[in-house]
Amino acid sequence: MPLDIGWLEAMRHVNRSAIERRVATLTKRRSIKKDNQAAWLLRAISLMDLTTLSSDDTHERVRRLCAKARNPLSPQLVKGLGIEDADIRPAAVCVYHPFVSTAVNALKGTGIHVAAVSTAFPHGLAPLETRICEIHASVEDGADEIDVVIPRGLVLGARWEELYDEIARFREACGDAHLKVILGTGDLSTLRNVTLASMVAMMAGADFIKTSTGKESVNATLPVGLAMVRAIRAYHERTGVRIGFKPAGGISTAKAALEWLILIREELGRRWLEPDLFRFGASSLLTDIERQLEHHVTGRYSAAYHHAMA
Ligand SMILES: O=C[C@H](O)COP(=O)(O)O
Repeated sequence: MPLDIGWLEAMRHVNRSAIERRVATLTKRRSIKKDNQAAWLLRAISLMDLTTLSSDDTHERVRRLCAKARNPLSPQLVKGLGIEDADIRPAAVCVYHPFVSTAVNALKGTGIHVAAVSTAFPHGLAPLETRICEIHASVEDGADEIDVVIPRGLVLGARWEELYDEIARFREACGDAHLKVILGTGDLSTLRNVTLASMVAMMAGADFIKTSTGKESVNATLPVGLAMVRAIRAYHERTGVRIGFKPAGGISTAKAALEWLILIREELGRRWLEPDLFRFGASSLLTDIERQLEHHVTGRYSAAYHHAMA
């Protein structure tokens, strides 16, 4: 849709203390019953973009990650949980551009998507044409999801038109690939900025809005998440279009994953708890989920290093 500055003006008032109060209520009073927790953790796996974004990534590491995505749980655990017939796998594997074709080959026939972080991840500070070229290159190599970053300065300077135009160019460059727009919320100073950047990203054609790169000093937090899902709700109410949400960065425990799922269930409803509308971006969450599921089956915890990719 065109950039609607009037709508941004109307969304300017974000009450941080009300948001923080709501988050506190959600995480303290709402819970997932013990018996249901295993099912919710399995759901969390299927909502995951299993990620490696390290400076020392190699093709070998990406192939191992893809093998893990194909079989995220050990055969004993699958048997113990009685889920032999359920196809529990992460929604996508997320990598840097040089590893896209490796991941595409390793995941052939699985239906697991390949996401590439593009546009000069993690800061977005390269010439626009360079960033657009990067998207084209990743799509050409077979990525069907593109996670772009925005230059945070455009938000901090309230340069909404420029931000809109850049994201619209990213949208166009993606073609049929899904576009996830990373806001880098830890750099945006205020929840108002988070809300307005979310609105601009959605207006410009984002399929998903995503909190963080995992490289900011503050990554995905629940108050920021709540501000973003409220923006998604407002966008849906006005346009009828559902935009997805991806919290990412620092989400490494099963407990944290359950809190995020409660937040989404309460604020957006169950329709958003499907992989086409919700993803966790996480590099180490799967290991803790495995440990919790193992505890559910055996009553014992194993050390993280017992799990591949830990
Ligand atoms: O997009 C995903 C993030 O980079 C993952 O961050 P993490 O390594 O803190 O889980």
